[in-house]
Amino acid sequence: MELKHLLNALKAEIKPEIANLTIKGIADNSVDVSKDYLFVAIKGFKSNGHDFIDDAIKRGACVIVGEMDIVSLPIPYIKVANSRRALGIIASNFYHHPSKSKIMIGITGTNGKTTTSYILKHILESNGHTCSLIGTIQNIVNGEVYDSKNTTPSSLVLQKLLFESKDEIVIMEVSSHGLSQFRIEGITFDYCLFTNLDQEHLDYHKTMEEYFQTKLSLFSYLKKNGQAIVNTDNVWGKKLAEKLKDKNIYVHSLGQSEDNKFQILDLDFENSVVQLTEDNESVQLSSPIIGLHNIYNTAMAYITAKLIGIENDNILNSIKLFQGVKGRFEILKLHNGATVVVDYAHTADAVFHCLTTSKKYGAKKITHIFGFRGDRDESKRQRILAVSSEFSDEFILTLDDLNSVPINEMIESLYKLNNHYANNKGIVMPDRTSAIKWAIENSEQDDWILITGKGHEIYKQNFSIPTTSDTETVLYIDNGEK
Ligand SMILES: CC(=O)N[C@H]1[C@@H](OP(=O)(O)OP(=O)(O)OC[C@H]2O[C@@H](n3ccc(=O)[nH]c3=O)[C@H](O)[C@@H]2O)O[C@H](CO)[C@@H](O)[C@@H]1O[C@H](C)C(=O)N[C@@H](C)C(=O)N[C@H](CCC(=O)O)C(=O)O
Ligand SMILES: Nc1ncnc2c1ncn2[C@@H]1O[C@H](COP(=O)(O)OP(=O)(O)OP(=O)(O)O)[C@@H](O)[C@H]1O
Repeated sequence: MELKHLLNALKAEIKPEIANLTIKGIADNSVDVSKDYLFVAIKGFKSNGHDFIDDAIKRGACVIVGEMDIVSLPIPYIKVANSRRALGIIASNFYHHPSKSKIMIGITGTNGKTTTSYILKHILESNGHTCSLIGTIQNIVNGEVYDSKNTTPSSLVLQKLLFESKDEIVIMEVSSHGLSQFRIEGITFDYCLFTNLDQEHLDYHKTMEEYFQTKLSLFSYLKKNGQAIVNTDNVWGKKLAEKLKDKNIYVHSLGQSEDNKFQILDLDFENSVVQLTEDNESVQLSSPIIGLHNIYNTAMAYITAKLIGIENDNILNSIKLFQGVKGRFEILKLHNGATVVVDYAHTADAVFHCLTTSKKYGAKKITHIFGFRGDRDESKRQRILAVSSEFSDEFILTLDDLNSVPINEMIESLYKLNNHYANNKGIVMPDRTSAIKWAIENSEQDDWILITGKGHEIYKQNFSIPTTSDTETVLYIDNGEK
C-alpha cells in the first residue's frame, strides 16, 4: 500500500517525494520488521520503541513513525502526536477498515465481560450467525482458536484478526488498558455494552473517576447509529447512561427501576429465572448458570441479541442451553457430598456475588480460598478481605500469581492482612494446592469450598501437588491421587 493511503486520517505531514512509497508491512516491534516495512516506535512501560529505530532500519524498515523529536535518520521519519493512536489508524488503513463491514460488539466493565460475550456468542451461533470472539480466555476467529495475550490485543494484532475474520459478527472484550492505550483506534462499533464498575486497576488508573472516564471512552467509538446497552443497577452504570444520553447516544438501559428501557422484575434467584419487560412486553429468561451476576450477564446478552434481530423465543431457547464458561462459577461435586466452586473473581463485588450465591444455594459452611496477584492493584485487597470475612465461615489466604513480587514478600503481606482484617476467620497457607487439599479434607456433605482468583488460568508457580490449575487440583485430590 502507498504511504499516503496508509497515513490517511492521520494528522501528519507527509513530504510529496515519499507519498507514493510502497509499504509492504507494519510493525510495532523492531524484531518483526522486514524489507519495506513501516515501523511505529512506541514509548512503552518497560522499554521505549524509539530506542529500537536503528534495529528496525537494519532489518529493512523504509519509514519510521514516532512521537519523539528525532533528526538525521537515513530514512523518512514522520512525527505524530501519539504513536499508539497512530498505530491503530495505520493498521486499520492497511487492513482496509475491517470493522466497517462487520457487526461489531464491544463489551466493557470491571466484571462480566467474558461471561456476557460467551452467552451472546452462544445465542448468535445457535441462531445461524457466525461469530468471532476476542477476549481474555482466547480469541476465536473463523472457528479457529488462538491464544490470547491480552484481553484486548494491540491494534496491530486486532486489525489483522478482524481482516482475517470471515464471521458476520465480532464480539470483543474491551479492557480499560486497551482503551487507554488506544488499542481499539481505527475500530467502530455497532453496539457497546457496559456491565458494571468496581474498584480495580487503581495501580494503573489512580482514581475511580479516571477508571470510569476510560471506560466511558469506549462509547466514542460507536458507529453513527451505534447503540449502547448499559446496566444501571450500579452507580457507575447510572452515571454512564446519563452521560451517553447527554451525547444523544441511544441507550438501552437495564435495571430494576421503572425508568429503564428493560426493567428487571420478579427475580427468582434460586432458579435463575428473571422476568424482563420492555414497552409492556414481558419475557422470562431462564438460565442454567447460577448467581445474580449471571442473571445480569444473561440479560445484557439477551438485549444485544434482540437488537441484532433474533426472535425472542429463539433467544430464550438458546439461553436455556448455555453451558457456562470455564472458570466462571464452575461447580465440581465432591465424592463426600461437598461442592467446590472455581471462579475468576478478583474484585470485592465479584467475591460478594460468589459468596452470596453459594449461601443462597444452601451452603452449610463456606470455606473461601484466595490470594492476591503480585504487581496488581493493592488497594482492593482490604475490601476483598472484608467481604470474605463477612460472608464466608472461614477463609484461607494463599498464593496467587506472584509476577515480579518475591515469594517471601507476598507471604509476609498475607500474614499482615490476615492479622489486621481477618476477623478471626482467616488462616494463611501459602501453598495453593495444600490449601485446597486441607479444605477438601475438612469438608462434609453440603459444605461449599469457593476457590477464587485464578478461574480458567494455569498456575504460574509450582506447588506441592503437581497440578496446573485449581480445577485440576480439586479433581486430583477428590480422586484420591497421592
Ligand atoms: C503494561 C501494559 O499494559 N503493557 C502493554 C503494552 O506494552 P508496552 O508498550 O509497554 O511494551 P514495552 O515492552 O514497554 O515495549 C515498548 C515498545 O518497544 C517495542 N520493542 C521492544 C523490544 C524490542 O526489541 N524492539 C521493540 O521495538 C515494543 O514492541 C513496544 O512497541 O502494549 C502491549 C501491546 O499492546 C501490551 O501487550 C502490553 O500488555 C502487557 C503484556 C500487560 O500485561 N498488560 C496488562 C496490564 C493489560 O493490558 N491487561 C488488560 C486486561 C486487564 C483486566 O481487565 O484484567 C488487557 O487488555 O490485557
Ligand atoms: N455481572 C457481574 N457482576 C459482578 N461480578 C461478576 C459479573 N459477572 C461475572 N462476575 C464475577 O467476575 C468474575 C470474572 O467474570 P468475567 O470473566 O465474566 O469478567 P471479565 O470482565 O471478563 O473479567 P476480566 O476483565 O478480569 O477478564 C467472575 O468469575 C465472577 O466472579
